[in-house]
Amino acid sequence: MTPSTLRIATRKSALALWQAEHVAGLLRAAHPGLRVELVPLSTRGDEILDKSLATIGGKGLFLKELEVAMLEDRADLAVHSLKDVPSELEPGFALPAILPRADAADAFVSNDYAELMALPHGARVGTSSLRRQAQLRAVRPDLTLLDLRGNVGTRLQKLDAGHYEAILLACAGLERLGLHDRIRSRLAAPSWLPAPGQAAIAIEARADQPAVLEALAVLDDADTRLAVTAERAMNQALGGSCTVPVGAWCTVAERGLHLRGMVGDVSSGRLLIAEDSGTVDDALALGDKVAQALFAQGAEALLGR
Ligand SMILES: NCc1[nH]cc(CCC(=O)O)c1CC(=O)O
Repeated sequence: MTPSTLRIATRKSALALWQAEHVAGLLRAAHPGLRVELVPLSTRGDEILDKSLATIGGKGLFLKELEVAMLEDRADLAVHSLKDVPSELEPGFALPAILPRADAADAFVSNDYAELMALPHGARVGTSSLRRQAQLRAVRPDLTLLDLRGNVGTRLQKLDAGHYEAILLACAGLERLGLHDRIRSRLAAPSWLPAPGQAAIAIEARADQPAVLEALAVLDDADTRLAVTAERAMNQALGGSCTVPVGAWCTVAERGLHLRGMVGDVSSGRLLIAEDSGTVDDALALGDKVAQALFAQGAEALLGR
């Protein structure tokens, strides 16, 4: 039986709130009469802004408080950007729905330059993502790469304050926030790879709540789930952490899946690329296969393992 109320735990950033409201609207439309409430929470990942994510414990920090709220029955589900969800979920939790993917490209954002190749020699580019840094190094070794954390609004403010000639952000986040205008050009697959799961919204719930899981599953998009399953399997086989520069892009077509994966080195700008195809019933195996191909090219050394 569908529950009478569903409480959505969410982070408080503008993007997280947009995504939670979006899911709330979809749930109300799917289940007439259902009450849907937001439970906004602060996470350690949001509070510690002066240290790199890698040093404070990785992406799981954005999920922890939301998961505790579900365990303590203060919320029934949590809404996440899938790329912030570790490839291995906490035991006892499930992802009953993955929404249709938005634009998975990265955005080149600048007030003075229209695209990456138009930046002057040595220009300052802000991004804390090792994946973005390695790919920038590969095409523009001359650039000055600078750290840039914080939510989307904070990052744009720092650009506008003149700390950088350009910054890179996800197109999906800008679009959701009504900031499409800030996208000067797109950095898109296959030449530029997004993070595994980028632009997909995931719904997390307790694995022991069948009625909740069932109510949420109506929002699942099968093709997006296939693509991100392959991408996340590859990431997990490579070590699964967010502290290494890994990119992945899986397309889904009638004839099957195609996954392209990347492991990069930030200091040298060297990128290892591998790709392969598989059937829709074996997305996990495809992710493994591409990870093994990257290991065969020497990914181990870049992953610091
Ligand atoms: N790391 C933060 C984060 N997590 C998800 C998005 C964008 C939305 C998405 O990929 O679904 C962003 C911002 C960004 O990378 O610019």
